[in-house]
Amino acid sequence: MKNYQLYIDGQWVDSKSGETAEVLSPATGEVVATIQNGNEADAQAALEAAEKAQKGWAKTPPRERAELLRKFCDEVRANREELAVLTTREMGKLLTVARFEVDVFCSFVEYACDWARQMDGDIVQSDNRNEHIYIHKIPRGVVVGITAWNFPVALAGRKIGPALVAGNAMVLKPTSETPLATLELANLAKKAGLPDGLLNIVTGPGRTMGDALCRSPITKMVSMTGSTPAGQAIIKATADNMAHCQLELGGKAPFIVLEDADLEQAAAAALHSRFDNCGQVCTCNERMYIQESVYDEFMSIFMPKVEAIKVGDPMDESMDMGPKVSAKELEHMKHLVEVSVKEGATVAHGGKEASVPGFEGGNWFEPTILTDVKQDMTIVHEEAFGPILPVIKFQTIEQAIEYANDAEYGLAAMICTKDMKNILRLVDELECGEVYINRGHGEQHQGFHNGYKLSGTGGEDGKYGFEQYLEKKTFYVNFD
Ligand SMILES: NC(=O)C1=CN([C@@H]2O[C@H](COP(=O)(O)OP(=O)(O)OC[C@H]3O[C@@H](n4cnc5c(N)ncnc54)[C@H](OP(=O)(O)O)[C@@H]3O)[C@@H](O)[C@H]2O)C=CC1
Ligand SMILES: O=C(O)[C@@H](O)[C@@H]1OC[C@H](O)[C@H]1O
Repeated sequence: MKNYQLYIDGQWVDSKSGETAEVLSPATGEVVATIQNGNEADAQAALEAAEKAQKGWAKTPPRERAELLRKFCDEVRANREELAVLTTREMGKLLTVARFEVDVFCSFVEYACDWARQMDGDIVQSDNRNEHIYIHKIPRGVVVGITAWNFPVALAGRKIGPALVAGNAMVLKPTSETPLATLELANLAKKAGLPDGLLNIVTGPGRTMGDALCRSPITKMVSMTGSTPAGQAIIKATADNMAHCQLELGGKAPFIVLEDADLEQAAAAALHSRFDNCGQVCTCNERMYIQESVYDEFMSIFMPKVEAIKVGDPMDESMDMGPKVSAKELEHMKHLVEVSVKEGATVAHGGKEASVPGFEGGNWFEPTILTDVKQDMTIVHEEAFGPILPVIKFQTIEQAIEYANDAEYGLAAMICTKDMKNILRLVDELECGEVYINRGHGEQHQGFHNGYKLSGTGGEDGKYGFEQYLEKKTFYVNFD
């Protein structure tokens, strides 16, 4: 079993805390590896290494920066299977999905590399004679990246890519739940020739190590993916140093099926949008609204698909769904079903721990459909982030909009209808940053992954996400 250290300034070093933590397999409950719980002193060492490395990196032509990051991706691809297996072992996602996740890491980084020669500034007309105004785009300096456990490798690439292409240095803190594959990236970055100190990967609890990274005056930006409470704590922590915050947080995406929809397509999209990655995707179908006139027909198509989902060993490529990431998350599933039934919901399918022979120590939960659900129930408002789907009937499009917007989150929504007027009206009136029409969830890197309300601030990906890793400097040149 491997005992990971912290990766600071191009070296593996022991935490100054001397404390360690275990990373457990979601499928078996066994210890996969140990990590070190870095503390404030470790955070400072990592930030100072990044600050030092960033000075030379900022002077490196962007094209050269991109070339090094593409070499990093080559090393990652060369280790795709090892990284995927480790991701499955620590997170429990299907091996097929973990392989895809490693590819997504490279896609995020290579998309950022395409921006290397496009960080254009402006020359603006002055109101003064013989004067020009220049707006120059420059790196921010040291960026702290903090990632969640559901797509640890992909989320790392989503932040490393733009941060480093833009000329910043990074201290990356993966979640304590699933840090291992992310830590392995350090060796591959070194092999690719990334300068020491440019990318530092440290582990430790968010409330201590994460908080110290956010509070430091060295930190000029924090890019975090995770829960809303943690995001709110980060905003408070950065208030003293006014670091720029880019936060991708919780969600409660509605999936709305209007009566004119292609019900076969809608059912397929609704299924994968809920149960992908054991329901642990921020844009998942968290609540499904079906127009009453087609409810029975839709459910007759949808339910057999749910009943056919095979839950089991994520290394077995014939399985459809693996375990929840942790025992804590499994208890959250049980709690949500218990509360829902108490509030009057019916368990139409699943609703309890799944039995997987030979994997008794795992965090298994059945794909669960709740019916007889009312809009004011807990399950309609609290993020499940797991394989539980409440289904609600609605009568009119006005009611669907009212229900969909009745949420403290505003990350994503999914709509199934052929009517263009309905599409444009729903897109116009839904209070969320991302809408998928006649397909399931799944953002693309050139888009803009952007949460409204308690789903975050700043947004990631695409032109607008990349821009956030750049600072602007305006200067007036008078030659009168
Ligand atoms: N909008 C999006 O794109 C996504 C949102 N999410 C959301 O993330 C949640 C699940 O992920 P989960 O990892 O449990 O989220 P958490 O918020 O628990 O943790 C996310 C990261 O933040 C760190 N952290 C926690 N508290 C602090 C703090 N006070 N200061 C600094 N860092 C902190 C955690 O460290 P540690 O774990 O070590 O304590 C972890 O690395 C769900 O709500 C889901 O919706 C998930 C993926 C994508
Ligand atoms: O963070 C999430 O849950 C999603 O944004 C997910 O992360 C990486 C994948 O590309 C996205 O589907």
